[in-house]
Amino acid sequence: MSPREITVQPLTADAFAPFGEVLDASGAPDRIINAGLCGRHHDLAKLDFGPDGRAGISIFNAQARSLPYQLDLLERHPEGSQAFLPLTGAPFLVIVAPDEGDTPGTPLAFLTAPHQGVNFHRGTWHGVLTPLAEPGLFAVVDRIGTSPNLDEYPLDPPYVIKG
Ligand SMILES: NC(=O)N[C@@H](O)C(=O)O
Ligand code: NI
Repeated sequence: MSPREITVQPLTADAFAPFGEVLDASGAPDRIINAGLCGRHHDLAKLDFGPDGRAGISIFNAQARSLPYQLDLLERHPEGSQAFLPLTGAPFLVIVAPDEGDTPGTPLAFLTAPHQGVNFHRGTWHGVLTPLAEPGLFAVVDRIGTSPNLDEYPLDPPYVIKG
């Protein structure tokens, strides 16, 4: 059976809208602050940590992957959103999939532009943080809580994501 292949596409707000928000400094800032020395791109993401959770900021130091990339797992966080904010200018891989009857449909793979981040809405099927260059340093804003917040879905056969 030929591997299920997916070709990456550029990350755009419209294409990503069903899954979450793209976080970047594109366009004019919403506010000019700090004595005119700073543009604020204000309130860009729909953050959601549920009634029993709270917001947390963590730093991920993830190993870089390369294309073609074998995607063998999707996951989702039913109790909260999750944002990946790169701490370098390197593009990274963002993988999402529509929900089809409580299981993921065909994934989509996006390549970020430098300094673009993403926020996955609560329950969005996604691939784990996938840097394409070292260091894979990211700030991650997601739910901190005591109740479970992870559904995993192994992909067999896996998908192969191509550049
Ligand atoms: N497990 C964890 O903290 N990270 C994952 O949710 C991920 O999407 O990388
Ligand atoms: Ni996640």
